[in-house]
Amino acid sequence: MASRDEVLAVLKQLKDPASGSDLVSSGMVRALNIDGGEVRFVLEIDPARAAALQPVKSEAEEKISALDGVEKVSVVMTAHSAPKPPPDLKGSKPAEPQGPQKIAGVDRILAVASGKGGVGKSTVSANLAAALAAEGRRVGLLDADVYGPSQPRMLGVSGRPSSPDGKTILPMRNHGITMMSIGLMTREEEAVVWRGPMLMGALQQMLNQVQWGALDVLIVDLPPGTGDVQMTLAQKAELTGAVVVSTPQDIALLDARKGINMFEKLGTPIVGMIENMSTHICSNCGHEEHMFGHGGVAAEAAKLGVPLLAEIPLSMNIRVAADSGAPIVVSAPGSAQAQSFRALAKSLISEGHA
Ligand SMILES: Nc1ncnc2c1ncn2[C@@H]1O[C@H](COP(=O)(O)OP(=O)(O)OP(=O)(O)O)[C@@H](O)[C@H]1O
Repeated sequence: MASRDEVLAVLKQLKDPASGSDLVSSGMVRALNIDGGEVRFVLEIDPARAAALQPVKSEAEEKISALDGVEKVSVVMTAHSAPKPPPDLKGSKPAEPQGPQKIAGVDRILAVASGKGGVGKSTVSANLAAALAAEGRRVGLLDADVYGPSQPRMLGVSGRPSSPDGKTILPMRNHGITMMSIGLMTREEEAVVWRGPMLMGALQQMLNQVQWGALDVLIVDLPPGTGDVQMTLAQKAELTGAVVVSTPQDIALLDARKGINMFEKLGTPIVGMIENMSTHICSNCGHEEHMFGHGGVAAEAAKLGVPLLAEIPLSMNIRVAADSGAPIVVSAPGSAQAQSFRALAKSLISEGHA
């Protein structure tokens, strides 16, 4: 029985007269099969050249037949496989967009997450948005915290967003931030029990039906934990990354770790961690104390291999400002607390995240 290599060696000696390259290198030889004494293969050719290639085919048959152990040679010439016609789209429904999508006009989407509630995720989101606006960035803030939307209060926005055409929703604007909150879509006194599909619908509506306009970055203030909103956001929107806020306390850190794991599973890059309520400086005596410990987030970030982006102090002024509708970055821009948010914004911009 002839070996495959012997047959190929013969075919390599034969040239395609048009290109000058041998039959094997030119890719004409297909489906070579050696079965006992029988050698079979296909010569894939341009049908217009069938007559010109006939002598080459005969020579191949002759030379392979001369090999030891070959009793029969079958060579079939076939045309190039015809290119497939384009799919007929007429009448068929357009395909549902798959996977994460960009929002028209929005360059980056940065999710602000926390594993645990009450660690200051909304405060950080509002101040970060204000600090980015102060750097001249076109910033949007989407308050997706369905369980406790606090951005209307923190940014001093009220009223219901309008929808002049009944299809798109006009966002609100304050402190240089374009904002939309799930809290503005429900009545304040109305307790909303969001169920899966309804919640997903509301989130998608806020991503796609709100006229965000041209934005350098859209910050999404997520609800705490690892639930449907986080999943839907990561699956539907192309996220630049997620920032995880935590206090230095062990329990908050444990939850932050779960949050980071979730984003990693969803394929969302972790931009870094922020330690909030890092250290407390007494407004009376200036004494510094660590109410929730200090440095825990830095250690955790190092352990997880993600950057520590900022350490924000626990300060009454931050809370008072947030409660009054003007984040500290806006109400006391010269304060040390405002400066820590400004530094955070600058570093995110310089890294290309915002
Ligand atoms: N660095 C800080 N110094 C002082 N108070 C703060 C600080 N960060 C947040 N707070 C206060 O802590 C409370 C909870 O903060 P915030 O609402 O931002 O947390 P959250 O993580 O978004 O909470 P939730 O999960 O309930 O939405 C608010 O009253 C806020 O003003």
